[in-house]
Amino acid sequence: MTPLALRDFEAEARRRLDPAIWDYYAGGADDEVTVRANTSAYARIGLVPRVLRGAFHRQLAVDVLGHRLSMPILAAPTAFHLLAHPDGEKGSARAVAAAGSLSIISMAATTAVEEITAAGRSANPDAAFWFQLYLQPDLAYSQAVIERAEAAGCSALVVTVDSPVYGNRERDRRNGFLDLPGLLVAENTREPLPTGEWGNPRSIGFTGDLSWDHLAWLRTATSLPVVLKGITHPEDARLAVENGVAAIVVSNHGGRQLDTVPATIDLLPAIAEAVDGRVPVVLDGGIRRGTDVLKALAFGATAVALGRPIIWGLAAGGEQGVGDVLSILRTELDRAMALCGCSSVLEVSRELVRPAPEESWSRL
Ligand SMILES: Cc1cc2nc3c(=O)[nH]c(=O)nc-3n(C[C@H](O)[C@H](O)[C@H](O)COP(=O)(O)O)c2cc1C
Ligand SMILES: CCCCC(=O)C(=O)O
Repeated sequence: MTPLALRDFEAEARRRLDPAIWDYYAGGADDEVTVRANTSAYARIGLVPRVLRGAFHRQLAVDVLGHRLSMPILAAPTAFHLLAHPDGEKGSARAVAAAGSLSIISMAATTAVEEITAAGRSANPDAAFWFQLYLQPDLAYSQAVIERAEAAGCSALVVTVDSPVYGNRERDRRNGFLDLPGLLVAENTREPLPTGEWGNPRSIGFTGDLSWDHLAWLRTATSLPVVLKGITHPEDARLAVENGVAAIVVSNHGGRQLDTVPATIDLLPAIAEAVDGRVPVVLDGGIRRGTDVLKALAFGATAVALGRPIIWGLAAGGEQGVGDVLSILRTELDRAMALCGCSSVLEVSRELVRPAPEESWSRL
């Protein structure tokens, strides 16, 4: 059966993957309340279209930190693509680059960052990449990883701030997922050797005392723009802007870190208000339809990022599958814009969405 929607790729991925690997990709923290909330929240936000606006040609392109993207949809960082398909990170990077979009490369990628950026650029010489960092307690080592990402051509550093410790993933604990031998080679956490080569991989650590002071340290460690991923509180969004970050990613880590964090789409309006257009706001979590993208833009996101759907495409059909996922979502967004009377993503505004999440909360 030809997949028509992102959920068709999900079903195919589930059929193809080893159940423990499937559980790792699909699962979240504790009772997975946030995993479910991220997607179900979109169903209770209604779209109220404008008509007779002659939106015959639609412009989907957006600018994010100096990169012109063909659409407001990017690839969120996700770990271990080689567990999904032999095309791995190179396949997903090629597909995202060919679609004119941007990949955020996970620090826990199973392919070396240099190979990922080269693969993406072979599909599109203008392709852009950002590198996601879990700041390591050993700052000298963090610095080496950052310099490696810079040398590989990554143009921003995306620091994940929602993970001072690892979330409680009970599916993985039951499956013994993290104990599977030889499974988790994170190629970008190898030891720097005096020869300039990379030695044995270190296991990824988390910085339990992660604080704004580390952000100050990062400024000394890199000249790249710093993006904070995992902002959910409007006050943190305000602090992020005051501390000079280049962009923020509103994210609850796909429900994999702290359970019962509200859906990101419900958190977005207050954050967009706090940021007030000063830096780009990317939202991830639960984007499965073009109408979801449109709602995020309407509530103030500059762009959205996809986590699991990229993995579903990869597992179901390798590079081609990721390309199909992106193309389906693009077509859906374009159709939703036409039906809402929007000629450009810049015309997608709050007048199109009812009720606002706060209103729906007050009725619960
Ligand atoms: C399998 C998997 C691995 C992930 N790995 C990372 C990672 O290495 N670094 C990171 O910052 N976020 C990681 N995330 C979180 C995603 O970047 C993103 O926030 C989340 O998946 C978005 O939700 P969605 O899956 O509903 O699209 C991961 C998510 C999944 C599902
Ligand atoms: C140490 C790898 C962490 C990957 C990750 O962020 C996730 O599974 O959510």
